[in-house]
Amino acid sequence: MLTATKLTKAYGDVPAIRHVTLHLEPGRIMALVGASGSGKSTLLSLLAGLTNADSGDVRLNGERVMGPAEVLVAGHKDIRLVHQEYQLMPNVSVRDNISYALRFFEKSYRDFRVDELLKLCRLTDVQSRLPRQVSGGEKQRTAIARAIADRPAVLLLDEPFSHLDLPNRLIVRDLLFDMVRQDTTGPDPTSCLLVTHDATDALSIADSLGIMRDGRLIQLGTPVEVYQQPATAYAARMTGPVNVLKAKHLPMLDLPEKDNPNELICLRPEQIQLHEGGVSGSIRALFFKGSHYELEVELSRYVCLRLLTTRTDLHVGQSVGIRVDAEAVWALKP
Ligand SMILES: Nc1ncnc2c1ncn2[C@@H]1O[C@H](COP(=O)(O)OP(=O)(O)OP(=O)(O)O)[C@@H](O)[C@H]1O
Repeated sequence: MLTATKLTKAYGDVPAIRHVTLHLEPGRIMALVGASGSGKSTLLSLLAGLTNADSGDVRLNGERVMGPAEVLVAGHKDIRLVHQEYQLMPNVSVRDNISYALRFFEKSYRDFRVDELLKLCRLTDVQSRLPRQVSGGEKQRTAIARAIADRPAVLLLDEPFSHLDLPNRLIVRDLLFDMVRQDTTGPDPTSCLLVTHDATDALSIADSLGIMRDGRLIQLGTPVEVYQQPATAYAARMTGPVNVLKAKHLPMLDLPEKDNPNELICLRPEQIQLHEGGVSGSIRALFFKGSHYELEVELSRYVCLRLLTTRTDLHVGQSVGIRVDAEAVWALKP
């Protein structure tokens, strides 16, 4: 198990990580989501033993992961970090990039394992090409294959989905899922921690989801918990489209008032239904999303709600009725 306890790191007087504590179980995927500058990359670097913490510590199975100031070669042999830039060797093939990670193993095992990884990462057809001759998604998968080649205890991924188009994002997402799930039967299944600024791809594969803000881990739970019960408006926005409104506007939606009229309320778009006879509003905007439309419905000068529908007969300016279940209302912390 990888454990971080009260990790803190500042660059000069810029605090990057503040008292972060987390536990990553073997064979589990954790995703950390946060805005740019929230400390995600710094945290990964601390967890990998590539940056010195100011205080707190990182442990792998109880043993302290030392920072670069304490060891000759920075990093830990059982923890791998895949950067956004992939850092592949430019003059050797995809296959040899992966094989290099297994150079201390016997040739027969090395060849067997490389073939297995090429298959898992869907790289068999491009194995003889140089990194510059493959796509971004293939480079990314080569970097992941290389990182997991000798079954490290922990795989850390910095923004694994950015720079990739949708098909490649799905391939990488499924690959991570398969990789972690496939190895759970072994003695030491790899665990995976990924950081991203967009939770969309992570929500479906992560066992736990953390929200980073200004160097703090402000919420940690299952993806469902964090999505449905976000701690703050920031956490709500980081995990998907959301309506955030003040409690004083609830009666406008035919919902009971709250004691504190300034309390912030979170309503996910899918929790609002179009309903004839519901509260009336006017469609301000209509966005086609493929499987559905996203609507902005204006109820007053101050309240405009986003909601989803599969109806195809709507247009901007049209009057519609909406309905919200009282159970859907979730109060946010200030
Ligand atoms: N080498 C550095 N020197 C000084 N400040 C730094 C350094 N690296 C990061 N920072 C600062 O530390 C904070 C956290 O940065 P970090 O790169 O960890 O965030 P991030 O969430 O990974 O951002 P992004 O998503 O943009 O990569 C930011 O305020 C950043 O400006």
